[in-house]
Amino acid sequence: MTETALDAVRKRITDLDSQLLTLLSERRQLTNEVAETKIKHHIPVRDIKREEQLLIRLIKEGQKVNLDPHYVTQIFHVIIEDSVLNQQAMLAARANPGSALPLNRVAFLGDKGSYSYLATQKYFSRRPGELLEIGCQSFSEIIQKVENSEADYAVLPIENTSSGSINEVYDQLQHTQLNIIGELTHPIRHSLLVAKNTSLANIKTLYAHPQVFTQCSHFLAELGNVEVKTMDSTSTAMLTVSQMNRDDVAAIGSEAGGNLYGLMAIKSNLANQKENHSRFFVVARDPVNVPLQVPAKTTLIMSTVQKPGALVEALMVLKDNNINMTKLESRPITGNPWEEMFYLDVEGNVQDGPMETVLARLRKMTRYLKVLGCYPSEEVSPTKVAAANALAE
Ligand SMILES: O=C(O)C(=O)C[C@]1(C(=O)O)C=C[C@@H](O)C=C1
Repeated sequence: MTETALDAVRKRITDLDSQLLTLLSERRQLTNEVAETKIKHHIPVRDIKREEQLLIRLIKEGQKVNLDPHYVTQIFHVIIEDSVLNQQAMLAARANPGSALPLNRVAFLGDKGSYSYLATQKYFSRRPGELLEIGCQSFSEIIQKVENSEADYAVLPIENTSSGSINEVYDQLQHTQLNIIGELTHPIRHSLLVAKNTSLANIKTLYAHPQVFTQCSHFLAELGNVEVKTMDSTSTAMLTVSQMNRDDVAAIGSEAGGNLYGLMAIKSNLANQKENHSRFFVVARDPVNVPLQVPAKTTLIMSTVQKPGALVEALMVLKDNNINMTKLESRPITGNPWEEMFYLDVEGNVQDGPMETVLARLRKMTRYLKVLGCYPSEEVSPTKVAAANALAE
């Protein structure tokens, strides 16, 4: 292909990409109209059957024009996820008119480029109002900022698919009056970031947050003689390496974050698990009202009475009321050896009948119960069976 021919094809690709953006924007506009109808007629946001039919049809149509089912499924998962999250944000904003702020002051761990920073940007991109990022050095500082009204929201990492729960955050949530008002899951893709053109063999010192080292333990074990230095956040690690400007030091962080510090990635996908995601809670001083049309989750903590089977009995209350539990975590109670505090995430809305029954019954049978928050569920995975069904036909 000559250079002019290449230019001509690239021009057509550029035009097509612009058309795709226009179509995506039009589609989003239409789903906003759907949301208005749903608000008016009290129809649930999710319609799994419609999503499944839509995916099956698209997979079949895609095959006719040589697009493989996996590709089509991936693209439309992203599109539907965006559609559902936007609609949920619209409904939540309507149900909480007082909560729309012209400026959202958000406290998070680290500085520009940290995973919490990227998660904060993602969550607030769907919300009205400007964003003011307030980087903090510790979880307690983040919580205090919101408690003292120096910030409106806090974004706190709560668990990671590789390293598990972040206990310090759970402990902080137990002792604050703040409420969980949202959740989000953000992919964590660790890369080896350097300031100067170099190779892995030259690296003598590595800087990263301790959670990151845990998540990349297999990669570290293979490294041999490299000194590992823990930093209080990913952004501090990236800033340190950027300032040192040497070819024998590296930080572990996201490529997008590293770019903000002029760092480049010389190796990617360092996490033990390929699917490495972190889940964050968004917390605020006041609880939110989650409309019943939006799938909701409730997070609570409780300690059961000390008798055999007490936890099982408490969990049976959920089963009896058809409430699904998505997470159960136990933490020791300081000062009370052998006693445990349980953290639960359940699919349900505190304003809905079955959840009200569950909470009333649990309050009677536990020693302590606190609802940390009820918030729209952001675990939106359009049905995965659609692709399989379409292919099987
Ligand atoms: O058709 C609807 O009800 C929509 O809200 C639109 C849409 C989509 O984006 O296609 C989104 C969410 C529903 O679960 C189903 C489909």
